[in-house]
Amino acid sequence: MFVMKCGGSTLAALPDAFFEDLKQLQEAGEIPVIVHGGGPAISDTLSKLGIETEFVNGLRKTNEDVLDVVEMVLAGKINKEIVRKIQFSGARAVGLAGVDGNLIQVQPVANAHEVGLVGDVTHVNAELIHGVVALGYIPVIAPVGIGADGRQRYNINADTAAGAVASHLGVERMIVVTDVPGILKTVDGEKRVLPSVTVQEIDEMIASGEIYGGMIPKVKAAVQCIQGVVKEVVIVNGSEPQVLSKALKEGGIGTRIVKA
Ligand SMILES: Nc1ncnc2c1ncn2[C@@H]1O[C@H](COP(=O)(O)OP(=O)(O)O)[C@@H](O)[C@H]1O
Ligand SMILES: CC(=O)N[C@@H](CCC(=O)OP(=O)(O)O)C(=O)O
Repeated sequence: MFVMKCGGSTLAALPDAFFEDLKQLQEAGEIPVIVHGGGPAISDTLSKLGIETEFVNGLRKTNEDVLDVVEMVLAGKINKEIVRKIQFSGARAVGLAGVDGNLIQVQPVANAHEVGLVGDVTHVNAELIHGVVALGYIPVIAPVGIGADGRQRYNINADTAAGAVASHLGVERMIVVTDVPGILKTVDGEKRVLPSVTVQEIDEMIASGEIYGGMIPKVKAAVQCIQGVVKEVVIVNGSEPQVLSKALKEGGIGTRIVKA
């Protein structure tokens, strides 16, 4: 089993061939579990509705009005788009939000006073995922979590949610699909993809500003994962041909974040 996180930055650009590759991997015995984002689509809809949006350290400031849109866009539009694309490739898929079956349970983040209704994952209902997988379906998970009281929903950063799902499932690998070919570093005035990075190098690149913005939650989620059972996290560009097969089998693509 492996967890794949699909970022909102790349979803619209993912070619049919990406989903064909996914289907072929599943036929060959791999078991994918998908967690997706959709930040740009949420921002678009918020702006159409005239609801102000703001990020604090990479997390969207979220109140109930924002949550209505987050849930509508992530658990509705984006989740179903991915399910349809997988089904069109010939594989089976079932869409779930973290609320369904108490799939992703959360507690308020430490800086809730700044960001509002944003959650940190406390538990993942792995049994539900295993059940869906046992029926032959690929689970497609939207990062909206449920609080301990069973009533309140929370927004979760999709990278954080994917990392937590990977850790709770105990998978060895997580693939983070985004719109850049990996972690880029300027060497001799040229931007190059780092084939692999350690936790220490990541800390240095965040401190120097070479890793910024949306890459920060990705590397933080990766670093947290690999403290546990997850052996490696690979960051890849979704529009490169056969990217999933290459990330899982051949290597030589994207950036691998591994234990030092
Ligand atoms: N060192 C880096 N290497 C590559 N991308 C980086 C780096 N630092 C910041 N980024 C930014 O991170 C972005 C990916 O994050 P984000 O836009 O949140 O994507 P997603 O929607 O896939 O989660 C890249 O498009 C790039 O602008
Ligand atoms: C708390 C928080 O910031 N949640 C994110 C959830 C979506 C997400 O993370 O999407 P990407 O992977 O496309 O960035 C948001 O509201 O945008």
